[in-house]
Amino acid sequence: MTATSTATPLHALTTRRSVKFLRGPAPKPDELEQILQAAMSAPDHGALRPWRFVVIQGEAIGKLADVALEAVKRSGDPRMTPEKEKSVREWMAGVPLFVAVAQKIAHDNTKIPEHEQLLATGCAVMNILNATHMLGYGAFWSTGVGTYVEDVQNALGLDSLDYRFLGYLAIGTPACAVPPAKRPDFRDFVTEWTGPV
Ligand SMILES: Cc1cc2nc3c(=O)[nH]c(=O)nc-3n(C[C@H](O)[C@H](O)[C@H](O)COP(=O)(O)O)c2cc1C
Repeated sequence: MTATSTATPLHALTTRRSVKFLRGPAPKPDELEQILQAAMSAPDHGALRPWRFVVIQGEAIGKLADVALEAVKRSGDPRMTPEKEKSVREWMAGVPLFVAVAQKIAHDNTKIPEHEQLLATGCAVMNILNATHMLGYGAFWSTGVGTYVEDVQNALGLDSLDYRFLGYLAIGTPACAVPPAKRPDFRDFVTEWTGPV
């Protein structure tokens, strides 16, 4: 896979868009290493390194679908209808790589507010999404598939006493052509402060 829409780094940032429907190939092992290494450059107050990632690929994706969907059904979530289960299974079966995301809870930390650690983890994910795009792949952050069902994160080795589970990054090759995303004008979100009112 070659980078296609990333003529300059800034162009890469402004052309990234989420791609939900993916297929193989996934990033090659050396590309996945680059993608995950990019996460390590996230801003991080106190150098707590709160981000954790669990790579799920190959046959493990089917096992994840089984574990997560059974847990969601056990939890009694009425949204998990047979039709929904079928569509989630179909979606997951097409995705060649998932990266589960978690924030490690720093029990002994009294200095850095918890929300700053969450933000650092989000920044690490942003680096993953951008690096994935820069390498010519697609990615999608999802908090479906049992993200908020405790049994699921426990099954992934992310004990809920020690980790806040933040969902999955689906990564692969876009299953179909992806048109550019329409983005808002930054002026609608920015003001300039020139002194006290
Ligand atoms: C933490 C987080 C969780 C998300 N979970 C879902 C999800 O479960 N389902 C969904 O359709 N979109 C979800 N999204 C939104 C998509 O990942 C994506 O950002 C959105 O479709 C907009 O696309 P864009 O990134 O190209 O702007 C989530 C986004 C974030 C930041």
